[in-house]
Amino acid sequence: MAASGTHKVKIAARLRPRLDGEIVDENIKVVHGADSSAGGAGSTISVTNPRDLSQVFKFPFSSCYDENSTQEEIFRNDVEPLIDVVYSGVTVTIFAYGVTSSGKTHTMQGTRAEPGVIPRVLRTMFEKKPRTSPTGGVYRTELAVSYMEIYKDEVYDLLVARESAPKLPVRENDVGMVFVANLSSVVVKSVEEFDQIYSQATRNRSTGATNLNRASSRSHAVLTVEARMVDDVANTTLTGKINLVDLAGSENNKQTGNDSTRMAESAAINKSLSVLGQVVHALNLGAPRIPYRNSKLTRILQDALGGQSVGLLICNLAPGVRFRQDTLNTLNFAVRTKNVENKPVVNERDNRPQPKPHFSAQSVGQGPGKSAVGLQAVQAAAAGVGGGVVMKSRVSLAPAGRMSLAPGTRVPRASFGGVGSGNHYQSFVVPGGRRLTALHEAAAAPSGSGVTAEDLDARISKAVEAAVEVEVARRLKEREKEWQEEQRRLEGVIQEKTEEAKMNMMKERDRERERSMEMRERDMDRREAERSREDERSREMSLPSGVLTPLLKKHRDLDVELKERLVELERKFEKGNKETQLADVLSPVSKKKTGRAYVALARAHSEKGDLSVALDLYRKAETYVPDNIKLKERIIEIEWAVKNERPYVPSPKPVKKQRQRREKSKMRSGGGEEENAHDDALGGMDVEHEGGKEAAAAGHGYTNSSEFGVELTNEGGLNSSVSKRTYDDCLESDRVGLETPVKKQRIGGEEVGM
Ligand SMILES: Nc1ncnc2c1ncn2[C@@H]1O[C@H](COP(=O)(O)OP(=O)(O)OP(=O)(O)O)[C@@H](O)[C@H]1O
Repeated sequence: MAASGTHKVKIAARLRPRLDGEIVDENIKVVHGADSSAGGAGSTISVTNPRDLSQVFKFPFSSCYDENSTQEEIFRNDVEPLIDVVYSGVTVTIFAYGVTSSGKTHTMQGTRAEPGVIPRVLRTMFEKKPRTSPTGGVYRTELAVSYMEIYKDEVYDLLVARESAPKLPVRENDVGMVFVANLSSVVVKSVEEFDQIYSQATRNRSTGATNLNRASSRSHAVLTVEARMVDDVANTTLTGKINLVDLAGSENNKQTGNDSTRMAESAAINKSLSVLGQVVHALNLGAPRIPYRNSKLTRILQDALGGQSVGLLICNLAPGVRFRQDTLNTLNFAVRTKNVENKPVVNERDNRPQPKPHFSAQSVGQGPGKSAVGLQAVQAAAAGVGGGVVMKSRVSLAPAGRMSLAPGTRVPRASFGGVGSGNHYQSFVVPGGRRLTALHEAAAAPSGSGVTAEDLDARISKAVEAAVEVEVARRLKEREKEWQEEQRRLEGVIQEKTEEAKMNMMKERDRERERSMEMRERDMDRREAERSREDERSREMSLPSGVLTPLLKKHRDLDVELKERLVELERKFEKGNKETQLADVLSPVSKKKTGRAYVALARAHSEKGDLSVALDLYRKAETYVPDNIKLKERIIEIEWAVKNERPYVPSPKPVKKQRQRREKSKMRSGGGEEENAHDDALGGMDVEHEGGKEAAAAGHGYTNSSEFGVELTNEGGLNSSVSKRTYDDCLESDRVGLETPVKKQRIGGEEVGM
């Protein structure tokens, strides 16, 4: 043990005999190897494959016990050798594992007639109590017992009356050692004393009847026997422990027929066993984090699984096809556990008083006496004194103990001796093997005789500081790694959430699109429906074609006419615009001349019957003499004639005036016929031929101030013949039903029909 450094958990499988009422079959068997003795090497447990009965699963273990094996055989083969390990200062853990009613309690506790592992261990420990130390010193050896149960994931002290047993907290001390606070530990001086305490404590344990077991354990029970070996000469204490664990069985509630209370217990049992399986699995994988903290059971068993104790797992199996699946589960767990490696260490401390602590042990919560032990060992080693040799050889068993920032606190507290010091459950406490060794070596290396106390202190301080630095660096690295892992995890979560949000957005967008499409379709449908309704309505409201056709025709005609008018207006406007522009820049005299010229031209065309051209020319003339009333009338008359395709007869000149003019003309030149021919039918409007001279208006008796010789100025009335003609014409038009222009002229505030 001392030389190996690591120790794998040992497995022993035990198949219990058939109970009354159980059917015997060959589905689960123990097959012995060459060594046919009980628990002999080469044995296997064979289980038929539930899916293919022709196949058999074989599980080889170093110890396989069949239904005929005895308590004595198991104890002698697998348990008794471990007593020596305990007495060498190492912690040993034996736990019974299996489905409910597979015989765990029978194996661990047994009966009066067939005592199990626990009473046998105690008896043997008393028998084997060491009297002398390996170095020849005398030992005072004490055995102390503590007993607890984990019921529904709460810890209770079985050594106190059930009614007054409080829930006990599981704690970790400053160097990471797990213990159950306030758990009582009782020193036992004889087997009889133990039997008495134990039988009382067993009665305190939670049991209940199920379909499979009349006295089924409803809790995990852990009995610890601590052997404390004090060497008064060497002033050392060697502490070995054995933890004897009777686990509650995993349960299938269908088979157990559990009621609601049993179900709650069963859930807690199954959960803690499942965590136990996870711990073993994680250890097998070499996972960075082992989920010890997920249940009280695994927290307490931490040291037995991947810790610093020596382990033995007894797998209890029940026979028959009924338990075949449970048996396979148990054996699978055993196979995994078989690979778990522990690193046992010897637990010994130097009891000599600490001469001079170099850093505050108080600050880490332990008294100076206890915390100083580690330093004392280092100091002793550095000084080359005898005690250091013992320590060195002992602690070298632990190749990889946990590091601590407080090396002085690595030696466990004593759990013996009643209330003051023995009030803590210390089953899994381990000394700081590697740490201690490192310090020891660091401090001891340069030492030699003649070293002063100050030198020694300085060296130790230096060594401690170096170790602390290393430890700090390691922890920082660990923390950074954890932080990075956390970051990665958070990033993963963020990414996941972002993806989720994106997906949701896309889904929302799709939904929105679908909604708008639906709305559009609905809108189209609605419009379509409206259109159909409209059509329907118009069909219903439509008049008979005999009525509608003339109306529509009239409407169409009006439409065409309106359009034509508009075109005409536009054309006029355009032309007018050009003429207007020209008219704007001419002098009044030039305007008059131009106007006259247009009138003459227009008249010529009019006489030829070319009314459109004449009309055009009159209009042009109008732009130059916009205030000429006669001209306006003329335009209206011709427009009317053009529009109605009627002949246009220019109104004759008043006879009197014509005659007067002729006479005047004769008087002037004796031959003014030509000029008379050009006399304006507008009623005295004098015009010149194109390029000709303006007629001398004065000679006609018109005032110069009246442009174009407006008759109104001379005669104070209208040219009756013109008016008459136009009026007749209007009447004529009325007779034929055509629209006639009604000419009205406001003259001197008097409206006169023309
Ligand atoms: N090797 C054996 N020889 C004779 N009887 C046995 C043996 N193993 C178990 N039994 C009997 O089988 C029954 C169930 O055993 P036990 O109570 O030990 O099972 P268990 O695994 O502890 O069950 P639970 O998990 O429900 O507490 C008991 O009546 C016990 O006496």
